[in-house]
Amino acid sequence: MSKGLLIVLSGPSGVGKGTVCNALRGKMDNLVYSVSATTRVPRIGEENGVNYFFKSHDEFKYMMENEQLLEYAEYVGNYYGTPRDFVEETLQSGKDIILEIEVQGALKVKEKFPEGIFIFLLPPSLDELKDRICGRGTETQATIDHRLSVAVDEIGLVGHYDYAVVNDQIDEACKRIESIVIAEHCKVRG
Ligand SMILES: Nc1nc2c(ncn2[C@@H]2O[C@H](COP(=O)(O)OP(=O)(O)O)[C@@H](O)[C@H]2O)c(=O)[nH]1
Ligand SMILES: Nc1ncnc2c1ncn2[C@@H]1O[C@H](COP(=O)(O)OP(=O)(O)O)[C@@H](O)[C@H]1O
Repeated sequence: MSKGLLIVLSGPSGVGKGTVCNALRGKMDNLVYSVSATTRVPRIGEENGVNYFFKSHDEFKYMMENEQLLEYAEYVGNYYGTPRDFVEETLQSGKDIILEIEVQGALKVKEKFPEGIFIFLLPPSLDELKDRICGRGTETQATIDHRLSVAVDEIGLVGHYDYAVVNDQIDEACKRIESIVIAEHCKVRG
């Protein structure tokens, strides 16, 4: 059996990564979502083990020091990391896995998995990004401002990615990502 594809989806806070990933989960049978560990406090409605594995700083440090994380990064005051075993086991089983992670982590994954597919989700405009992150209502004004200033730097790194997908309409963005994955499965690899 051939190994699955490792897909990385990045994009600024509020662009719609979580929304698009949820929509893809219902459409792509062979696609598994990597659940990250984080020290961030859960938002209302988020479930441990579904959205994230919510960890204390000590628990996260233990995972870091015991090489349980494929990559990790600090983002706007919290740590986020990808549990390694789950990614490797999923790929071995022939399923595709999608990692929804920020840019520093994505670049570390690229060093380890240069064959991965790196997709950057872009907002239609910075004003629309601001409206989405404010409209979600999960962050304080200070956190929104911090995330928006990070967003500008993140968007500047789009050149490190293989594909850029604008999330104008959720269905359209999903279709583009599905098409990328289908094409990558058809690719002749050396
Ligand atoms: N490097 C890395 N980044 C992650 C991981 N999990 C989530 N992130 C990213 O961390 C950033 C903040 O995530 P979150 O607090 O959920 O905010 P959101 O992007 O506004 O939904 C986002 O860019 C996520 O994609 C991970 O395991 N590793
Ligand atoms: N294509 C879209 N058009 C309009 N609103 C969207 C779109 N995609 C996502 N949203 C909304 O934007 C907000 C941020 O989306 P979310 O998935 O939480 O972003 P992220 O995970 O990238 O931080 C949510 O309120 C979501 O419903």
